[in-house]
Amino acid sequence: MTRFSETAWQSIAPLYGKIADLPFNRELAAGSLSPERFRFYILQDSLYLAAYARALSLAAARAPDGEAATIFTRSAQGAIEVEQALHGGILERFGVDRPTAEKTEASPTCFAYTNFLLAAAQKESFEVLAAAILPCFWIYWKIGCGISEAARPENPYAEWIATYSDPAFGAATQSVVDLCDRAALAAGSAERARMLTAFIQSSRYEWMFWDSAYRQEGWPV
Ligand SMILES: Cc1ncc(CO)c(N)n1
Repeated sequence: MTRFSETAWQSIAPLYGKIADLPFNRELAAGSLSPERFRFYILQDSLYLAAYARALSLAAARAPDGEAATIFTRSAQGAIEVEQALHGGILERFGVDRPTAEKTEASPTCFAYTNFLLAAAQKESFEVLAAAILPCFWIYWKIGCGISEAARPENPYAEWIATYSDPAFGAATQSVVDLCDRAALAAGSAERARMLTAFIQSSRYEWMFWDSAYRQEGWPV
């Protein structure tokens, strides 16, 4: 049987191409992205990472074995550390103080994506939850590596680029790919189909997250 991860990646290949081609990511790689847009992104991403870390902890709590529990526990800790370290430093450097950061409200896209993940953590099977989480790793790893190859060392966003092209992040990504493949092997075809739907849905939200940051999306009312 074809590995779940292979089927899943094939099903989002055109969408991945669109993500890599987004103005946000092309300008990030070129170093020409406006600081306002990056600041908006980092503020929204802090909110995202806090919710994402909760979804990862819930995945750890629901994991069928110690190996899966360890992967998600470590990932939850990693998400919190990125949120605190990278975001703490970057926000300051881009001129955002703590009170401003704390007042920031989630954009419609950030709100929808985080609630999608947290809803999956509460009401979907562990397998579907893992598949919903997978694009958060996999797409960031691929985008991080792609941008890292294209970017020059003096790129103003080098720290962000280094975080997501770090081989340790690659290893974490691979462990979640393998975990999803194992989960899919044990799942029936209906469950596999639900996993694929969740994987695609998160991937669409990844596109929307970068697009919404570029547009500095707010609530229409
Ligand atoms: C929106 C989003 N998806 C994935 C990651 C990777 O952790 C991130 N930092 N932000």
